[in-house]
Amino acid sequence: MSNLHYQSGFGNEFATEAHPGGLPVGQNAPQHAPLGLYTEQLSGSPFTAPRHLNRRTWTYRIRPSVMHPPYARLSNGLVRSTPFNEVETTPSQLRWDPIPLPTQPTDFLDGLTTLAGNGDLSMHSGVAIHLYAANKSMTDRFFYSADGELLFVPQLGGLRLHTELGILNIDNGEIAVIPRGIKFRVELTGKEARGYVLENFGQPLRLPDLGPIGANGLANSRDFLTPVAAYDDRDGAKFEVVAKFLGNLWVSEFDHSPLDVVAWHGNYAPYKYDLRLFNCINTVSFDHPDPSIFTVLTSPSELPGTANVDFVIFPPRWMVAEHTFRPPWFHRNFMNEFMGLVQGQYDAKAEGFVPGGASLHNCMSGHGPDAETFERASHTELKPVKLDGTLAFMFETRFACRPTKFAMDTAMLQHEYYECWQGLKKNFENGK
Ligand SMILES: O=C(O)Cc1cc(O)ccc1O
Ligand SMILES: [Fe+2]
Repeated sequence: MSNLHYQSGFGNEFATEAHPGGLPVGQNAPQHAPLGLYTEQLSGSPFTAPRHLNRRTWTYRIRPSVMHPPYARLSNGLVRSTPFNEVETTPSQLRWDPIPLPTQPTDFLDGLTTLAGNGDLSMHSGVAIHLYAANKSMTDRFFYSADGELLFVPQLGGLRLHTELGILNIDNGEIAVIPRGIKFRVELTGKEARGYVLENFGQPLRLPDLGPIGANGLANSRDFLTPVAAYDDRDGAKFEVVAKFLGNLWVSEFDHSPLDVVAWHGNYAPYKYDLRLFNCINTVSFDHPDPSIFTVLTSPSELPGTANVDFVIFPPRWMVAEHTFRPPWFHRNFMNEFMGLVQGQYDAKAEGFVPGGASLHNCMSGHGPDAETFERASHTELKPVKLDGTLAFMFETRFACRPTKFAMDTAMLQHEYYECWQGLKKNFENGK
């Protein structure tokens, strides 16, 4: 469901006006901005960032963003932030059932619950991983995070994200990213909504380099969609703006809607992407490649190849490898793996990892196919097989992911998770 208009391309220099003549011509800050609007620059990078990393957008808006009373502290609810030291982090493999849908009226922000995170947001490193479960739209309530950009992965129900720079619609199988600082409200397109949100404190997510793959493949730039300008000229009522700043929630009551940008141009803007358009590249000979082949977006760190976070998907695809154990192998990793499931079944787990659920395998903790999957995949006939109707994803992070107290105390935590590997048989034949 979407009658919205978008501009295409990843990180392009976009220009859009909801009213003809809303953008000045030939300069950014004329003495009088067009249509009686205010000029405001929104910088997503230092002014001095090199050109290919420089992000900024010029907005032409009904009122400048500064017009509001001071912020006051708001309860953080179940939102948590760095340093994520409420409880000690176990090296054990963890898995959770889906978060229950609310029974009381709950909007996106009320239902935002942090499961894990890492790094130091004040140092622009690490992530927070949140879940949301909502049954109510935000109407006169808005949110922004000054701490990081937000990657939405809906699992149930669609979202209409009304942002300062326009409106995006996302359904299951799609994702959206709202850059640091951009205000928005979340409308549900159905009765209920549930999903995952990655808050990235590090460098903005970008497309990975393709190396020998060439100029095309994986997520193609043209498939990323950015909204056209759309504004909300409402005032005279109370508009609650919630800010996440240095890990805490703050609230200010505006007397007008903050989504009042009539025209904008620039390359700092929200975007969406349909994961069905991901061009999977995988083996057509043998063995199971590393899952980095499925990277949609990456937030690099200062160390080459060591992402602050990679967003990786496991989409529908053909499995054709010969003389190969096809599911993920047993492994222990340097990087830390938080996984979620949008739909279907994940090829390493026969049961227990369900849509809306989550798992966490931290640095050097062994994991891999459960006993049932190992048994089946070791004996299955290796004809071409289409893995279909499935979509799992991974937030792979540089630093160990530290679960929140909520994550460790909740009834969603599967205390029996470890059992799925205990049935693996000793098959060793020592030649005797
Ligand atoms: O643990 C997982 O399920 C994620 C994963 C998938 C894969 O195909 C290879 C390695 C890996 O960590
Ligand atoms: Fe793994």
